[in-house]
Amino acid sequence: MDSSTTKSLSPDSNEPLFLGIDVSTQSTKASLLSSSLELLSELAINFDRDLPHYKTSGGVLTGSAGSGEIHSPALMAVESLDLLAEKILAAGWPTQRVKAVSAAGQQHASVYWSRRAPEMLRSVNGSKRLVDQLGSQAFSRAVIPNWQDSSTTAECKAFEAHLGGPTALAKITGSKAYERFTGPQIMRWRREEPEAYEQTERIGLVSSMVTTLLCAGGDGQDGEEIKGIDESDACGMNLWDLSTPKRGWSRPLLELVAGDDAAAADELARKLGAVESDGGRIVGRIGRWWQEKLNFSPDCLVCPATGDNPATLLSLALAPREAMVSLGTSDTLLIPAPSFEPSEAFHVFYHPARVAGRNASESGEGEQGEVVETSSRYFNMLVYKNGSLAREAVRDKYCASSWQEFDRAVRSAWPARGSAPQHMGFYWFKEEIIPPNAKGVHLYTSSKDSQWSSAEEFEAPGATHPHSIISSQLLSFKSRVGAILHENAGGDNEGGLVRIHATGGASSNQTLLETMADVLACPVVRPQQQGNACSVGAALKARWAWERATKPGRERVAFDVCVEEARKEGEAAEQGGQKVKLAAEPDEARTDCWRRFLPTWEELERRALRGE
Ligand SMILES: Nc1ncnc2c1ncn2[C@@H]1O[C@H](COP(=O)(O)OP(=O)(O)O)[C@@H](O)[C@H]1O
Ligand SMILES: O=C(CO)[C@@H](O)[C@H](O)COP(=O)(O)O
Repeated sequence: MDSSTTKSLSPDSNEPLFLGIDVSTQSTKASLLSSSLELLSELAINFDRDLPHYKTSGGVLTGSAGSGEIHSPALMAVESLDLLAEKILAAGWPTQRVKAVSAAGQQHASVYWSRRAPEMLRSVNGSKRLVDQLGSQAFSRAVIPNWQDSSTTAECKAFEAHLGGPTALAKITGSKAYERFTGPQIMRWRREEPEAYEQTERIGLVSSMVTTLLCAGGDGQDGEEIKGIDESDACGMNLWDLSTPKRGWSRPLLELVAGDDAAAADELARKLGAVESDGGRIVGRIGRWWQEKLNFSPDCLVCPATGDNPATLLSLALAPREAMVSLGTSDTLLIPAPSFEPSEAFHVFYHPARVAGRNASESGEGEQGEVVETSSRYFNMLVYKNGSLAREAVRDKYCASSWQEFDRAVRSAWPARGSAPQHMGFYWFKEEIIPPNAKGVHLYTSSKDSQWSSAEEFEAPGATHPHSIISSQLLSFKSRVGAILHENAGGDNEGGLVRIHATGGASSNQTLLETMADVLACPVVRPQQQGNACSVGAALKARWAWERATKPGRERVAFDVCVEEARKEGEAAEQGGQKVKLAAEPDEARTDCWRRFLPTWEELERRALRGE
């Protein structure tokens, strides 16, 4: 740590600080920012390594063979905050200077609070760990279904049939039915465990669970111990109707999930609670647990947590035709979108930092009307399940668990000018999201006359699989991104992306980023200020919420404006605003190879799906 950072972390300074927490698939992370948005320090808890008693692998547990169930223990997320608190204390973070906190959570994953939870949450104090005070009694379901779960195929069919097909469902909820989405997950669980469902006080997402835990121990606000779901994150549930300015839980879908009964649908709406449409609203103050345990000030503000991908999107301002690629456990591609253009091919979410009108009459736009917009009202997203863990599986099997060896193999297989790859594969170790329900590993080799045949194994596996997996993953992005750009560019499908911002754990891999630049035919940049984009995005949201709550005249300042001005105020912006550094530029010859190869790859993918 350099001396300026040490000074910034001094408990004697008056400079406000902002905290972002990210509870993702494999880890819980925290980022501490200065008021000019300089990243001062980060901490992380890895679930497999630091909480081994939950026996997770990659942060999850798998249900019985063939069930498609993937979940994680609810208490593991709680205990990860206990460990994080210990690390914050040990690192000496000056928590009393933290003015606002926000968080992010893996998307779609639902949390089921018991009837006793509100009372338990109200009474927690700093004398014991959160996990010991809440325990399993706080939850009516011991596990949180994970976004990698694929157990709800039947429910997804029911969702689509109920509204007239996948396109009709996407037009209402922003996505066709997905097995990991919360609505189908709740429906399955209600059918399988009706009594536990009945005993459920509230259903939240991981994000709203963290907001709730941040306020644990009484936060002096509105007596609501269990905090509401954030609207951007609600778009990942297949239940939220974002097709009209009025917005709300879709009544026909509530009825379907709750059991085709009006009273049951009302009860489900009550369990889901009110949704936070203003990402910067103050929903409470930090709770007694945090004050007593970590010396947070009772004035420290809390605004709604959002999904990990929406939070990642907040970490950088994207220009038109720029995308963000988040290489966490999942691989995701996010592109801001000015208008609602739903499609079966990707997801549409509300932007996570909009300023909402207080009521319908004020904004004239309906109950949830907005008065101040961010530069883009929505964002579109592609998500792949076989991302980092699939690359890791190939690395472990063929490259002696070494990224260096993996990278060497990739580089040595890059196509030379005028050539085409000779090996290609599809590595759907887990049932994939894109293309839907794709399964298994499918390998193909090309003969001298460019005929592609399926293969049981490559001749030199260690030299070929690493390149095959990452080029195939990136070609899938390339093949699908056109649909999004076309939709958002008002029919202009000429150029592709102009720049990609890479974030997430695997974005530290330079070889991967160089291959990305070649395949996607545009430069790839990384934030100059390295850190976990997701918890940084959450901390930026906290900074914005604080500014709106405490600075007269700034009540409705837009997120982008607030962030840009804060950066300009500080030394961090000496060279002007948000800084990125170039990680990779496309190599003309290789880019040309990939452009010519794309139709072949698309045909191979169709063959793999047919099992040919
Ligand atoms: N050098 C590297 N090359 C490729 N992947 C990497 C490298 N370092 C870390 N990763 C990947 O980053 C992943 C974790 O990313 P992270 O953003 O922390 O995930 P999450 O937020 O979902 O818990 C790991 O699964 C690992 O495979
Ligand atoms: O399912 C999705 C998004 O739709 C995943 O992206 C999860 O949100 C988990 O994210 P990471 O832990 O991989 O960042």
